[in-house]
Parts: sequence; structure tokens; C-alpha cells
Amino acid sequence: MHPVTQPLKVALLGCGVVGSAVARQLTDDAEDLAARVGAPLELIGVAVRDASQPRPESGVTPDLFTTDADSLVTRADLVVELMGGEEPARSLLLRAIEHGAGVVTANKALLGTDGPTLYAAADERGVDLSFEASVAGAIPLLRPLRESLAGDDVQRVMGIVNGTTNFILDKMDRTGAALADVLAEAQQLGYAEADPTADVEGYDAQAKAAILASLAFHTRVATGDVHCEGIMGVTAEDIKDARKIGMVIKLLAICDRTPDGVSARVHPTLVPRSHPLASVHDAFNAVFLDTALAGELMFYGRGAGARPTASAVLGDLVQAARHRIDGGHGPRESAYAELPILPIARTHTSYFIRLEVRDEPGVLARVANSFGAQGISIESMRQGVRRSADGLATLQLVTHPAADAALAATVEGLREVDDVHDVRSVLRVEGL
Ligand SMILES: NC(=O)c1ccc[n+]([C@@H]2O[C@H](COP(=O)([O-])OP(=O)(O)OC[C@H]3O[C@@H](n4cnc5c(N)ncnc54)[C@H](O)[C@@H]3O)[C@@H](O)[C@H]2O)c1
Ligand SMILES: N[C@@H](CCO)C(=O)O
Ligand code: NA
Repeated sequence: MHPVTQPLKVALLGCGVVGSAVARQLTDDAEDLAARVGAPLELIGVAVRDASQPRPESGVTPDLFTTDADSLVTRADLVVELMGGEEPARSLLLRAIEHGAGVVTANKALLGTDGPTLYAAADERGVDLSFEASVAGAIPLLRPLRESLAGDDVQRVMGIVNGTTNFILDKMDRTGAALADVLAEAQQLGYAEADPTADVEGYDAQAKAAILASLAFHTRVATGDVHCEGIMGVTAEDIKDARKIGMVIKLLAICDRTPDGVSARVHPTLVPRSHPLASVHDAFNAVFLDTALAGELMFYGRGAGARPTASAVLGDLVQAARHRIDGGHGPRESAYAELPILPIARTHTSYFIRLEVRDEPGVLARVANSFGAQGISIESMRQGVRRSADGLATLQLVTHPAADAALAATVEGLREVDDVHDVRSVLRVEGL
């Protein structure tokens, strides 16, 4: 065991869901943490908006709450940022780094937009900047990418990185319910925020995809570089159709290293029920990596929630604390590859398309021609029963992989075909 040295001063910024759980664990597990670090971790202050509000769940004594985050960060050896949002989190982290503190954050929104600024500051001061909790919560994923796999070449990262939307889609799949009803339940259960926009519009997963792609491919990928479609357009009919063809719909973050550069996207995706991602239920997360040497790797666990997220934060904090004692620091930014970011138009995937067509001779051929004209090959086709009321029938097609631009042109073309009454749904398919 380490000889125990002087306490290390820890400042906590924010005492909400995650902050409270981190503070609680720092108190409850103080002896073990001290033994693992080689010095006690002394909480010297918790920055909050209202210092008079009691927060019994955090176990923090009232005298430690402060509204003066600016001065708190200048007194700490280690700063843990759990306020969220871009400002003042960004300024406070930069100020902490400038004063020589190692910093830990769970703030994907900030890292996705301004990671390089934080990296540069941490690099200049030679301190830790770690953010395991920012992607897939408790799951150790960023440290494996930054350290364990630093000698390998990652080719693909694909996974479920938003718990709220997985809960919603999973519930829709199991019960046949409409999205609006399940969203209300997710809010009642505390999975979705009162304003669930960042989850359901895919922005939360978009920022996480940017972080994952940057680390996986050693190149800068910002949130705005990631193509993003949320789940609001997914209907109970889509889920039912997917089920009929042995698939399930998941919101996936998919980052690919191709010979031409890097692509990163977030969108609702059909995956076969036999695919391991299909059996990720409730609010769980799961991420697959495909690498040159290791082959396939899978990471699974809780991507959200107070205690799971605190687990990742504390792991980072212990590591940064060890560096304060033993010297050194965690990995710097690795963005040497400087790869081009490919637009979504150049992505290749399979597609599921649902059309409403006139059920008459020759229609199938004309539909197939629209695909053929763009060089897209059809993998399977399924026709529903003709409705006597309007003489229309539903056609469900799955294509072989095709360029996004070619598919978009095909859909345009289909809308011009007289026999095609409506293009009801276009969804990407992975894992075939
Ligand atoms: N909740 C999760 O499951 C989860 C999982 C992974 C990552 N995260 C990330 O962790 C961070 C914190 O999330 P949370 O769920 O605990 O949020 P939260 O809203 O519960 O807590 C944030 C706290 O910070 C406080 N705060 C905000 N601005 C402040 C300021 N200027 N000064 C002082 N206090 C301020 C808020 O009042 C609030 O109490 C976010 O970056 C979030 O994205 C959360
Ligand atoms: N809102 C996020 C929290 C974890 O980042 C989710 O649902 O996964
Ligand atoms: Na994680």
C-alpha cells in the first residue's frame, strides 16, 4: 500500500443527480478511496446555485456549499464538473486547469463542441482531463479507447448510447404503444428530462458520437460533424413492420473509418432481432467496436443514472488523484490523423422503405425500376394485402447497401411514379 500523504483537495461543481451521488460516495467510501489513491480525498467545497438549499442525499455538510465557483476552483487539486451545459462549465474548467488542477467532467455537450480547447489547456499545464462518464455512463469505454486500444486501429464504433430513447423504443416494441404515450411514461419514471429534446431529437447521442469518433479515429470530430436524426418520426407502424421482418428499431450512433475518411451519424436504425444490440432493453447502453487486431469488442451496462454515472466519475477522479501523487497525467488529445469528415450522402447502408402503391399489374416492375435506375439492388420485398376501400397495398422493401445520395434520389423518383401513392417510411438498416 502507498504511504498516505497530505489530503488532496477536491472541488465539486454542481450537486444535482450525479454530483450528489459523487459527494455521497466520497464520504461513504473515504477510507477505501484514500487507500487506493495514497492520500485522502478531501471535499473542500461544492458549487451550487443556492447555497441555502439543504441536500441531505449528498451527505455534504451545509458549510461546504458555495455560490462562488470561481474562487473554489482556484483552491483545489482536483475539480469535478457536474453542472452540465457549456457555460460557466467551460470557463470554470479552464480556470481550474490554469491553476494546475486535474479535471474530471461528465459534460458531453461541452466536450462535443469545445473539447480541443480543454485538451490544449490541460496539455499546456500537464494535468489530467478525463470524461469517462460523458459517454455511456458507467460503462468503461473511453479509457479503453484512449489507452487499452491505443496500439490497435479502430474501424467502427456502433452502439446504443442514449438510455432514454432505448427505453422508449424498447417499450414501443414490446407493447405496440405510440411514441407520445411511452415518452410520457419515460418522463414519469425519471428517464427523460422534463424537456426531453436532447434525448429524443438525438442531440445527446450526437455529442457522444462526436466524442467516440474523435477518440476512436485519432481525429477531431465535433458534434456538428455528426449527422443526426432523432426518434420523433418513428411510428408504431414502423415498429410493427420491423417486427414482421424479424427486426427491431434502435437509435444507433455509428462511426466508421473508411478509406476516404470518417463518417459519424445518429439515426433510428433497423437491426435484425438476432443481433446482440436487439437484446439491449430498457435504458441500458451497449457499444460495439470493430478493430484491426482485437476484432469485435462489446461493452454493455448502465449509461445513465446517479450511481452508475458516479462510478465513472470516481474512477477518473482516483486516476487523476494518483497522478497528483505519483506524477504524470492521463493521455493527451490524439488528433494527429486529421481525417476528412464525410457527408452523410457518401454513407453506404441498407434501407427499409415502406410504400403505398396501387395493387395493379406492372407496379412492382415500375417500383423496382426506380431502384435499378440509381444502381440500388433490392434484398427483399414484402407486399401487404390489398385494401378494398382504396385498392392500395403496402410494399415493404429492404435494399442491399447503397449510397445515401442514391437512396435519396430513388425516393425522389418514387414520388414521381403514378402508381406510388405514398412513401411512408425510409429507415436505415444495419447488422444484416
Ligand atoms: N444524469 C445522468 O444520468 C448523466 C449521465 C451521464 C452524464 N451526465 C452528465 O452529468 C452532468 C450533470 O448531470 P445531472 O444529471 O447531474 O444534472 P442535474 O441537472 O441533476 O445537475 C446539475 C446541477 O448543477 C447545478 N448548476 C448548473 N449550473 C450551475 C452554476 N452555474 N453554478 C452552480 N451550480 C450549477 C444545477 O443547479 C444542478 O443542481 C451533465 O453534464 C450531464 O450531461 C449525466
Ligand atoms: N439522457 C442521457 C443520460 C446519459 O448521458 C440518456 O438518456 O442516456
Ligand atoms: Na463511460
